[in-house]
Amino acid sequence: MGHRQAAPVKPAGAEAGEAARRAAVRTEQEYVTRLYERLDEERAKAETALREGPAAGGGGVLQARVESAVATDEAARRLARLSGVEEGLCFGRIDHRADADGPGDTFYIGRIGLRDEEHEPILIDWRAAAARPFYTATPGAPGTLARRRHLHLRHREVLRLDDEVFDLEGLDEAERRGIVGEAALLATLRRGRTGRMSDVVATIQEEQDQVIRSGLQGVLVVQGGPGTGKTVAALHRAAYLLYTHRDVLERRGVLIVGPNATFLRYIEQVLPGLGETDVVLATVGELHPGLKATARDTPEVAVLKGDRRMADLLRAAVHDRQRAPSGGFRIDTDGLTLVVDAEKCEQIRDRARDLHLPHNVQRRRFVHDMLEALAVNRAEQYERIMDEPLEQLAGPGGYPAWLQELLDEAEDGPLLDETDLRLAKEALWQEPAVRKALDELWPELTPERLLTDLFASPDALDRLGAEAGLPGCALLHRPAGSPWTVPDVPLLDEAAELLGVDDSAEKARRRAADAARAEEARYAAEVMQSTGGTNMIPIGDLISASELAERHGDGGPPLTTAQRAMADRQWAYGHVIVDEAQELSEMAWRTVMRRVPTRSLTVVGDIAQTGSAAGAATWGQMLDRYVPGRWREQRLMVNYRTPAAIMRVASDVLAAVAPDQTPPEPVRDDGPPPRAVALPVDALPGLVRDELAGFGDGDEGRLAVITSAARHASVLAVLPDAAVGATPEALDSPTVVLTAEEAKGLEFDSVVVVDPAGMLAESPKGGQDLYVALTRPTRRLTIVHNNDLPPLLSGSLAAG
Ligand SMILES: Nc1ncnc2c1ncn2[C@@H]1O[C@H](COP(=O)(O)OP(=O)(O)OP(=O)(O)O)[C@@H](O)[C@H]1O
Repeated sequence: MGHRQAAPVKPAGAEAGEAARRAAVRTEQEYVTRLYERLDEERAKAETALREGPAAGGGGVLQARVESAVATDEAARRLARLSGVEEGLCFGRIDHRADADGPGDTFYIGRIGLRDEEHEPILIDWRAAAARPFYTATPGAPGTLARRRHLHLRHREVLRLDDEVFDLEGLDEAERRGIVGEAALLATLRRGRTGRMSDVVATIQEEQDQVIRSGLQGVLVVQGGPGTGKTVAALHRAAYLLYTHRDVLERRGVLIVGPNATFLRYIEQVLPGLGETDVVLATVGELHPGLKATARDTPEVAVLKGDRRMADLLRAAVHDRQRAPSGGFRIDTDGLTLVVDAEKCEQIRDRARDLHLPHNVQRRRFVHDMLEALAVNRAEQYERIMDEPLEQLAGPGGYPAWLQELLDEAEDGPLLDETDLRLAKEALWQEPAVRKALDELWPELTPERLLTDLFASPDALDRLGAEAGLPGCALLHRPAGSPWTVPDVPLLDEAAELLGVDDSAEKARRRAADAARAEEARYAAEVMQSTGGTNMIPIGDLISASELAERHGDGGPPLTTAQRAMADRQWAYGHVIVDEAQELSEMAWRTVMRRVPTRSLTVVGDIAQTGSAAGAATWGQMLDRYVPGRWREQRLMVNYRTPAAIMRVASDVLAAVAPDQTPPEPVRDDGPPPRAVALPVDALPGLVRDELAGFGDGDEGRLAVITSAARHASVLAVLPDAAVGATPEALDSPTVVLTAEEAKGLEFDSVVVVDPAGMLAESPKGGQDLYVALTRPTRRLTIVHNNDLPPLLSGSLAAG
């Protein structure tokens, strides 16, 4: 996209224009004031509802409890939404053209929808269909719009208006091609960044709008270079989907998977601002409930653990724990040696396996059959012993007739009747030695136990790796008790799937609870019907009746969809969004796909930025297995972050790293030219001081020093006051030292890249790290080298 002209309105005379402008601001101020008054009223109502609970009524204790839960839930949600929209409540207005039926409608667009006392809409939620023309109209294709207006507010005051007039006669072709809201967009982009991402509802661009409003079903891949707004588009899409498909998504929830905890906190600032509270944010390291893995593996180990053949290896590892001893099973108990021969052991093991259930569930069958075999063996042995004294009664002609008769009768019946057998099995199971021996044959396993044992055994790794066709698994060897790494998490999840939990007792308890709950649900449904909806959030959409009963049935505090989903490994989300998706390994994709059986996903990333050696080379490599030929791709081509001169330097690196990728077109062309300086590391503090001073007084600028791993320690040593690493605090400090991997997805006003030659050498595929580092600045880029500036960079730097 070229740098196109906007279509400003040109007043006839400067003075007349100024007066008209002031009058327009006054009129809009009156409207905006009314909107804020309405917002205040709505807030007061929600606060009162939250404080006082529902009005007392008849209907008994249970109904009162359910009623109160409904009202509290609703009021808390509404209050959260209403509090998140104070800044920039209304940011746009669209005027439809007049037609034969009369004057065109005017709509004000804002962060939420509001209605007046008569229930008439006075503010349209940006996600509603009626707001769409605000984002999609262009001078070339205005649809039914006559004008789009951007309102710039500071707190509750209207500062400025930007108009694009679409039906003004006499606009020439060049003017018509102006991009959507360019003036408003550029004003937003040139603002200093605070280190935190904010929402962009006022300036969403058309290509982003297509991503945001794309249908819920199927897999949407959003491929875009750095700074194209993939992350903001993904977040706004989450908000849009929750708004548009509230019925499904508030019950099932939306999961957003992102690359690291800091990054997630970064975006957590945005979602509540968009009015959403029921979204689960998680890193890959957090996808296994109860775990927050952050430790890293070496690239070689990460590649192995990310390989989909690990699933076969784990299956083999589970099988390996289901043993049928080749010499048969023997155990001493009660003065007897009980025996199950090898053939029988094998038969019992295979019969349990043939159930095709998870290991821990199959185990019940295995233990049951083994106990039975032992009980029968014990009975047989007892019988033989009992038979011995009888033999003394036998004469040369055999047993006396009366005895023979009794013996024949006993022979016809089973050795043990059902009760005998059950009692015998129970008695055996009570014996610690029996239990221990059976546990060794088919242990009850947790995912953690399975992996810990596997990684601690070089022999098992070697043998099972070969079985799974995955060579080199000896590399995975590590002592028991080592911390869990991020690439372990998909393996734990896979193991959990293979092992299962024997939850038969829990299921029985739940069945009983369900029966009781059905009764409560009936009350809840009644309450909902009598409470009805509100003008903002139809209450029936918030939670279903049975869900409500479930939340409150145990008397505990109500759980949100997000909380319930997070605690449940088998939760099926309504939609999953994966950001920086190029970093996910094949095994991580298996974990993600398990969370969304409906395959309703948004996959956001940039193949050219893949830093993980286990990550994606193409989208098809990761997705075709799950949705062959059924994923759709949308490309974002405009870079909103990095000014053109800096992008030229980055583009040279991209041409070397991923020649088939087109660099995004920068929309900005401001800021100082990027520079390269030959400087020893101990001169960095001076450079950093100068850069910070360059932000000027009171400016909320942020600076990142992004260094090669090789120089990391020496950079830290000379910048003791800088924040280190991608921690949440680091985002708030003026200066932070990061590696390229840590800087992924983040942006800073000024970036100092240290040791580009080292970064080039360290990237697994030769340059992704450098490309990531160079595309982080919104204003200034300085490259620090040791007289070894890679030739790749010198071309555009000299030109700049
Ligand atoms: N329509 C828009 N209006 C205003 N700002 C925007 C818009 N789109 C993107 N931006 C800004 O551009 C910057 C880059 O956006 P974002 O971080 O989402 O890009 P990205 O594609 O995820 O980049 P990367 O691949 O580098 O992680 C952010 O500061 C964002 O707020």
